Amino acid sequence: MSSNSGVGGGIADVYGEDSATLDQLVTPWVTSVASGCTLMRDPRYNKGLAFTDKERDAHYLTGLLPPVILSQDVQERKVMHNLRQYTVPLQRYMALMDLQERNERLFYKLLIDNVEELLPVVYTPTVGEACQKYGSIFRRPQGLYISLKEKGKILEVLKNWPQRGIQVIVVTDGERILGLGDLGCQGMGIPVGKLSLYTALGGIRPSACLPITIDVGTNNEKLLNEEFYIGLKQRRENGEEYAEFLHEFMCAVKQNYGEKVLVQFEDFANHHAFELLSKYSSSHLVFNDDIQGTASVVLAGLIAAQKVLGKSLSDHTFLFLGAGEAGTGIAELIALQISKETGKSIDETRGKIWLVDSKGLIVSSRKESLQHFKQPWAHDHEPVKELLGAVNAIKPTVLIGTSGVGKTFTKEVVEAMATFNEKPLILALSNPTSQAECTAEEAYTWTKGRAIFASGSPFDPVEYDGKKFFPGQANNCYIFPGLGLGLIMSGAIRVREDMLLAASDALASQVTEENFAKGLIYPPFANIRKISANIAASVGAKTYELGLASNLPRPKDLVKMAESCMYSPVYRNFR
Ligand SMILES: O=C([O-])CC(=O)C(=O)O
Ligand SMILES: [Mg+2]
Repeated sequence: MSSNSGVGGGIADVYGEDSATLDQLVTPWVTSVASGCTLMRDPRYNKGLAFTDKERDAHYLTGLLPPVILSQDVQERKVMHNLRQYTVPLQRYMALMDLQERNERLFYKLLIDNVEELLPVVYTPTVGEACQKYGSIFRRPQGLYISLKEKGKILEVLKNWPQRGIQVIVVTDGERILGLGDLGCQGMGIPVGKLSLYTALGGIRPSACLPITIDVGTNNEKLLNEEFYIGLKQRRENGEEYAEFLHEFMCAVKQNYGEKVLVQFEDFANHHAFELLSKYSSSHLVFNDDIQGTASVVLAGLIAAQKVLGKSLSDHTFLFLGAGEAGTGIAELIALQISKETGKSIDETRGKIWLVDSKGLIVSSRKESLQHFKQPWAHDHEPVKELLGAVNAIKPTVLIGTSGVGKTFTKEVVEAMATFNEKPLILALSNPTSQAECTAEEAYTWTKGRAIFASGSPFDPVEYDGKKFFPGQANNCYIFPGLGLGLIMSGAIRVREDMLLAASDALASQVTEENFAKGLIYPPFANIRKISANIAASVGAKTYELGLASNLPRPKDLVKMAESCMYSPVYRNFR
């Protein structure tokens, strides 16, 4: 794609229709007014029984609906009632996806008004199971599939997507879906789920969201042999071939949607995640949710926890189990924050942060054989093979699990944390629930109610010794919707670490005394839209300060600005 090819991209002539030469193909777009069945079958406009008489009359719907007219509130109560009849989480997931396909505004109204109840259905943990069984439960496609078969024509595939003004893309290649491993093309559930949170939690218009799954094959033998698998039945393409394919994708995205479309990399395997982020962060508006979003949410929890513990960040010693995207991403952001707070160099602040991977504590003697993203964490220490040994040797005040392997914070490990900490901070971040390093109940019981605990997937409150404990959910969904909104409303063209720090600060500052009193280091999700607006404002302010904002002049009140651009799922009236 040479710059003088005539397919211009950019803002004015996004689809190259004006500048295309005669031998270049353009798409014959048309627009028309929907009515009758067509209107009812369009999830963006369908209101079901809520169409008024006037609308039924004007849009040729009379007779196609029974006479009753219901309000959106009544519809909401009805669907919630029906959902609650399902006891199997996957059935709730399927019912919600059907609703999204049938009546988008009702779907988002439900999600916004019942966020604490429905988050575990459209998101972790249920979305994990949905991805594992995606082939069997597949009814109608969601999102855009770009497989190796489309090599050389990715731009054309992007043009097949019906919506034009895309602002956020969440893309995965399915190689590391949550802590469940390689689910290939069936990873699509993740971008779809993440983007429904962009809308429900961050207020981005649904039509501006584009979920994409890149299918370069899968190494999951079970899926390769499965009758209902939806992806390419071949092993993963890697190396040069993979890099070229992803490069074509990244170029096509910029060409089709311009400079300001946000691309969120999600659930790529370590090797590709770090590479893609460093390769494209200087030319595209990109961030990696698993490296940077998770880092920002954990840092927020740690900043908030200072109030409960009466300690500053630099007083802590951190130990991670898991040295992949999440582990090293969090570690880097903590080191950066401490460096900003204390004026010490990053090299120095890294010294109190230790990581354990599958081979044991990361120490200097292992440096030669370590992948590059682990090397900064190889400190001087004798080798230690097991987590328990590392805990006893390092005596961390904060223990963070990011390995994607469940049940690894054993009774011995958690009890050890409780022997040298009055209030051990324990974060079991791996998703979904089956991969959590320990449960909330285990954390509270094994520390005799002294732990401050948060997890990536939700746990119910726990009763221990007559007292109720409320576990927090340290999940990147606190961050990415607000971060995305802040980037979009300011017209950001690049993501910088300072914006992640701004997001962490904004989130931490919204934990109230009442939350702290319950042992929480995160605010409840019930207020998430307000929280997202504050995060967006804080990220937006940093974007302007760094000179990376293109929506000028800078609005005075960024919180107001954020709130005013948030999507509302309330039905619109049709003329
Ligand atoms: O999706 C989630 O719940 C958090 C996340 O990014 C992951 O576990 O990969
Ligand atoms: Mg993820």
